[in-house]
Amino acid sequence: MKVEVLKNILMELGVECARIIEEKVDLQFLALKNLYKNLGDDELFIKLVIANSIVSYQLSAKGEQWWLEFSNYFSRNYPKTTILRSYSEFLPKSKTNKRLIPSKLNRLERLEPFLMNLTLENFEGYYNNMLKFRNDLVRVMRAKEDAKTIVFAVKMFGYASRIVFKNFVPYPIEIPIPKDFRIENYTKRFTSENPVKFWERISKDVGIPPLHIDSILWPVLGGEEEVKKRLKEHCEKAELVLRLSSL
Ligand SMILES: Nc1nc2[nH]c(O)nc2c(=O)[nH]1
Repeated sequence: MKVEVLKNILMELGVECARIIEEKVDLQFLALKNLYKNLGDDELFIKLVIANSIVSYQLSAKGEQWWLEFSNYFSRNYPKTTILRSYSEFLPKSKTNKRLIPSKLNRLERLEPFLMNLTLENFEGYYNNMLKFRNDLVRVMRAKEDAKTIVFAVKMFGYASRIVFKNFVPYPIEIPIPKDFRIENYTKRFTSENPVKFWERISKDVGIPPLHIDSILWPVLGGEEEVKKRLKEHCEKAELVLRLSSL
């Protein structure tokens, strides 16, 4: 059965392979590393990554292109005042995130007071307790626990913290997969069940947290040649990952 093949491949890949894909293959991680190097401000870097995740929906291009645009923009335009002000200049000029700008700015207005009170030390605490980070974000944003932008913000916060604190903390098993277009469509190949529920079960069966399953699937499902090239270069189990994408 197809679901059994999926589970067997995921078990063979494990969190170790997810980590390689995150750090060496996912173009979003590379975009973050580029911004980190150019910005030279650890605390602001993490805040920008969280803010950017919160407005990462209804994109006008692939997610990879949006994160590259974000990285290039803030590498050249250091936020001089508030994050909200910076985005009210950035979003109207963006080529890859053009829709629903007023709603996205409203979300940042809600987020900014929370971010303003956080130091690098607080972020280190949150990195070691990403469930608390998710729960605090849910409260501040008045969102659902499994809302796409919330769980996605945890994923990107994990990437940013890994770059800043230079250690790997696995994502908590309790945090669901971000239900975007790619994941929703891929899930339909296996079930008509709610994708969040489906991946929650698969995650428990194979012992890989849903956010790491997302990291294995999401880059390769985007169909970018650069991703396939990097996968073959860095991951010795590349063929298994490609098999997953064609199930
Ligand atoms: N499930 C995911 N959705 C995403 N959207 C976006 O811009 N990046 C991602 C991602 O990594 N996973």
